[in-house]
Amino acid sequence: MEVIIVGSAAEAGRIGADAIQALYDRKPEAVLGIATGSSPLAVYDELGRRVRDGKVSLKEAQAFMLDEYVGLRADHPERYRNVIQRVFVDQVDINPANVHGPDGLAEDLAAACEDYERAIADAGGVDLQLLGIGTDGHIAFNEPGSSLASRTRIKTLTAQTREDNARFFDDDVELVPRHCLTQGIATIMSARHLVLLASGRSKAEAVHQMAEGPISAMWPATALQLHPHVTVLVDHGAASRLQLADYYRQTYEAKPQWQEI
Ligand SMILES: N[C@@H]1[C@@H](O)[C@H](O)[C@@H](COP(=O)(O)O)O[C@@H]1O
Repeated sequence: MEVIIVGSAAEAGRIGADAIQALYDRKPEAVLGIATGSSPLAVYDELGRRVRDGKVSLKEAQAFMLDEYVGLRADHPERYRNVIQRVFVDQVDINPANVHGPDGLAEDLAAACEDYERAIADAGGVDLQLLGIGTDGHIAFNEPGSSLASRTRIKTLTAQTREDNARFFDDDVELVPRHCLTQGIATIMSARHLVLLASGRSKAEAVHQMAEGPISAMWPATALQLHPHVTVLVDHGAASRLQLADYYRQTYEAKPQWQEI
């Protein structure tokens, strides 16, 4: 796991966009894993600028979302498919038909989860997966206690996650759905490169556990320690509990020019 401590969201956005641009330079039809939440926004903004400037194109790309609320009506602004439309699809040149998410409105939710796993596999798997992290260490919506071998399935959100996300629902926790469909930890681990972003002190404990704690379903993001290619972009607040922060800084400063993230 490579931990890079950045000075600003814009710097994280540049490094994340560099990785995506390098991917599309060598593989125009690459599959991008996209995440909701505030953490990846700087990457989407930077990527959008580069697409508008003609430096990179996602015309042939496929994209797969991590998760979706169950039961939010199709035109609800906080439905993740609609959020992704605003923050990502509208900024780049991807074909909207190539952007996929689990169907939180399906009558048969279990079948929708199986269909989603199959669609990811049929597309050849995810090349680069963007991730955020919850204050309780969740990735996508894999809450504490999630099986580290899990695949896409229905999950019940914790009280903490519903409170964290109430800000998107008029600060009314009762309006936050109780259930979601989410890629499992094993689904996420199947992606070839994971790029996780986190900012602010509220994420510091989760980031410390993820990078330096024992692997445990109590902190689902700790599973990433078993992945061979993970890049973590954290600001000073999110890095504030890292025991090896000085070492991560020295490593990044000494990184050979030729080595991509
Ligand atoms: N399902 C999403 C996660 O994918 C995201 O990582 C998390 C953190 O969001 P933020 O980046 O806004 O802190 O929020 C939600 O729970």
